[in-house]
Amino acid sequence: MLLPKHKAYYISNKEDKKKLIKSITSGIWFDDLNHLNGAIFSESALNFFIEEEIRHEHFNVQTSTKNSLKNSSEGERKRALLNHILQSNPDYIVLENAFDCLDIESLSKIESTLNKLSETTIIIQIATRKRDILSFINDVYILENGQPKLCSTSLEIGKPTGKNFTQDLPQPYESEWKTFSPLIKLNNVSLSYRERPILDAISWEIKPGEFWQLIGPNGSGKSTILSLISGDNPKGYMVDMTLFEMKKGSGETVWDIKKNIGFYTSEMLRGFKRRDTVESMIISGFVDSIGLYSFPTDRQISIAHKWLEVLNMFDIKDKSFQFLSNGHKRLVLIARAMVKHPPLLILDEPTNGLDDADAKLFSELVNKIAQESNTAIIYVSHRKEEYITPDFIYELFPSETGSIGKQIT
Ligand SMILES: Nc1ncnc2c1ncn2[C@@H]1O[C@H](COP(=O)(O)OP(=O)(O)OP(=O)(O)O)[C@@H](O)[C@H]1O
Repeated sequence: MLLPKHKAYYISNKEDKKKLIKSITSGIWFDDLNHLNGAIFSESALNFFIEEEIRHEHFNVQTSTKNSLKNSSEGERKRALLNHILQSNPDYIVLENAFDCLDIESLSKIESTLNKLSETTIIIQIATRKRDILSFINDVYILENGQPKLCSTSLEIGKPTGKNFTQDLPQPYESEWKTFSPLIKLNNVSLSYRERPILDAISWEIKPGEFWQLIGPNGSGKSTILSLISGDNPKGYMVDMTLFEMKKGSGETVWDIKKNIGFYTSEMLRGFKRRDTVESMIISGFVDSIGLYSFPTDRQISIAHKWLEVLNMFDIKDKSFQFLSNGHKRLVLIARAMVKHPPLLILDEPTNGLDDADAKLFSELVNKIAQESNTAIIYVSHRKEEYITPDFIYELFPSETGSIGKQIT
């Protein structure tokens, strides 16, 4: 039997992906999938299984490490979801942003699984990054007025549109700014989870104002290092680490650490359902809460307004955060992480899920923060974003005894 053609939809994040998946699977555009058995590989499918796992304490989707999905890395989660889906032998698979958060090795493994699968199974891909479009897919559609329009794979993506952020960043009052020497010091840090070694003798020092990229394959321990630095990992008490000149375990509180850090991860948007305004989302960065529970001071409001101006979003400050595009939500959350001028800004897989245009915009803001502020940045990412220019790269190399780490530039 001749298979219906594989297709890709190259879209911006402004498109409603749920609606798009419904249009694809219901056959209103193309009826070649009617009566076929389909499966969906998407962020929401993954969230659904994670929530099910938490609710029923039962692992429906098995990971290679036998860990829960919740405690697995993004790469492990994606591989587990794909294997789970394949067990039901679908006629077609709708893949939504399947390659986010994957390291080069995992990416090529999933790509070759999909290549092989494409001989027997129809692949319908939804991609927001042009470079993700699978090489065996010839029919690439964009959406015009909500309708698919066939394009060639050599789509021209809009060139960078000049400078988007022209205003200067708000600066801290000198009296509020404290420098630490060094900012962060991990000394021979080794860590295991249930006797499985994850980190092996990691020594890493970060000085004020430095812009670092932390890279390493899926599961190599990048998020684990971040959780040690942010004070969220209980194992932090067992290792030799100095955070903001406080030796870990010397009586400091989690708040003593957190007040020095602005944190952004794309996971922050997972399951986020509140209806705060854009303005109050930014102001809430002063108190490290989602939502505001006390009246902000005039000074806090004024700094938040300056950030809104930097983002060109002052006019929509009273709009509900929930209704912003994915890209704009991230810009707001970066400003939220930056309002208190933290000595350290942590960005964990920040461009995950962004489309090409928003990834450019976001990178421009991060570079601006690196250049114009005294804040040090740790940027964790698998993707080489061409507009991101870190000062240094720290790489994790997995081994049987856990990952070892090296500064490579
Ligand atoms: N609480 C936990 N209990 C048990 N194992 C864990 C826990 N947290 C993480 N792990 C395991 O530790 C390893 C390192 O995870 P971590 O999330 O730090 O990796 P990563 O480099 O950030 O991965 P990715 O790039 O895929 O997000 C993974 O194998 C993960 O399954």
